[in-house]
Amino acid sequence: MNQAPVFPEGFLWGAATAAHQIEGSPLADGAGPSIWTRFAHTPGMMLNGDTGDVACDHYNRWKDDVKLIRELGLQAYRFSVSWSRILPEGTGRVNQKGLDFYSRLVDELLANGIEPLLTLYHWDLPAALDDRGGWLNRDIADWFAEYGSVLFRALDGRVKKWVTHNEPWVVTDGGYLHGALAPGHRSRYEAPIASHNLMRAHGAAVKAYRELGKHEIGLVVNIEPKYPASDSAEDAAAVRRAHAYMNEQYLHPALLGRYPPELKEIFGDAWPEWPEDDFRLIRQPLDFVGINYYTRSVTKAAESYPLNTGVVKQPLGTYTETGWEVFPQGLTDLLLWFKQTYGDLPVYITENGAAFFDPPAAMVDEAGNRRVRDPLRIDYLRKHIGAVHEAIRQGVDIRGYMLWSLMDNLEWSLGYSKRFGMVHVNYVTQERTPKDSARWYSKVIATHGRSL
Ligand SMILES: OC[C@@H]1[C@@H](O)[C@H](O)[C@@H](O)c2nc(CNc3ccccc3)cn21
Repeated sequence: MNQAPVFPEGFLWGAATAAHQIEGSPLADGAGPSIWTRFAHTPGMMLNGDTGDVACDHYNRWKDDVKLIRELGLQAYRFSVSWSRILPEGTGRVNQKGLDFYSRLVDELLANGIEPLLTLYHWDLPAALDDRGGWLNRDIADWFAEYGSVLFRALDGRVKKWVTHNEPWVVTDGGYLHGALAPGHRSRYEAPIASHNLMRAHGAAVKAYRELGKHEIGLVVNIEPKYPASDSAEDAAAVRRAHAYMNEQYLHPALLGRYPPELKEIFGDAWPEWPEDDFRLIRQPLDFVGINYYTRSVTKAAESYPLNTGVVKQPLGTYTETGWEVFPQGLTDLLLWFKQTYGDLPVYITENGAAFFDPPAAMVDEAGNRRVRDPLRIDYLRKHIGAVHEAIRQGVDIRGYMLWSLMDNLEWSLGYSKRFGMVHVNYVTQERTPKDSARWYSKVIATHGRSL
């Protein structure tokens, strides 16, 4: 970069986490179990048998964690609420102690000058609702709107940026199609139904917010640019399918009121005819979209379930610990595609980060301070924040960047084996140690990006 990048006035710099990945104490103070509490306690589902029973013990350490956020100079903090802490049975009775936890967290963030961005759903469905069909039951649109309304009434005004869902694609692809994530179903018939009900619930919650709230609400999606492995017609068709399945399946109904036609091609007889009214519910005006970006896919035609696509590893590529190629140009390309396809809706980068092997925090520097050197993460972040700046330079209305993640945490069914945090967590002592990347990011924020 030949000159210091300039980010827009008011560009929001922060970091993100999710309830089940950091809180621990999943059943404390009257909370009900979630599908992840059950999934983690089902033998064979979690690497090393790891669970979210303790995680980063944020449920008890939240005040110190807010202090850490302030010391790092973050301007915003994206977190999620555990639905079953608020409504232990998923609907009906409100658990005031659960609500009080998040109310205190929000007040502490505000007292420290940190803007809260609240995600209603980051994958931890109340088990009681899963027992009633969960995302396969059309009633969940009302259940989700009820849950959102409890939080809107309690927190709106202190919380001014709301998100309905985090990544409906992962919820469906992982939880209902391939079964790698809770609730562990593997059905090409269930996946479209779960996906559609997630979006109906999104629409119902946004409608409820327009009646109860006075600020902003959006949707967070994980999208990934698909590049053809060759110039063959088969690979071009594979790119079309993969792009529709991951990148358009949720943004199209939310913003355009229709699905891409490729989904019927992909799911065939498993793709229902949806009632037109559903799309009027789903397509609610949004104040922003959150984009989670990690990597790209070089895509080819291949036999696979159910997309008939494959990803081609790049021999000269750099890969993270989760096997994702480091490809910052993909973020710029994707943001330009978003603007071209959906117009000038404001965008936040609501997740971006990488898992690399970080040396243990027991290492100390010359002054005897604990130190975690993570140069690969700094390089990844520098290049991706640079890619965001390039998209801004080309006219995309990007309002902020939330680094994934504030701290090392439970990486879902991969347990604690992958570390995404800019802060190291010692899971035995619960000691937090800012990594070099945290110090680097603090400077980026203090200079509003100019030190990139
Ligand atoms: O995997 C890192 C994070 C995860 O910890 C967050 O909870 C989640 O929001 C998240 N989404 C992605 C995007 N991609 C993805 C692809 C396949 C499976 C899971 C996530 C990465 N991440």
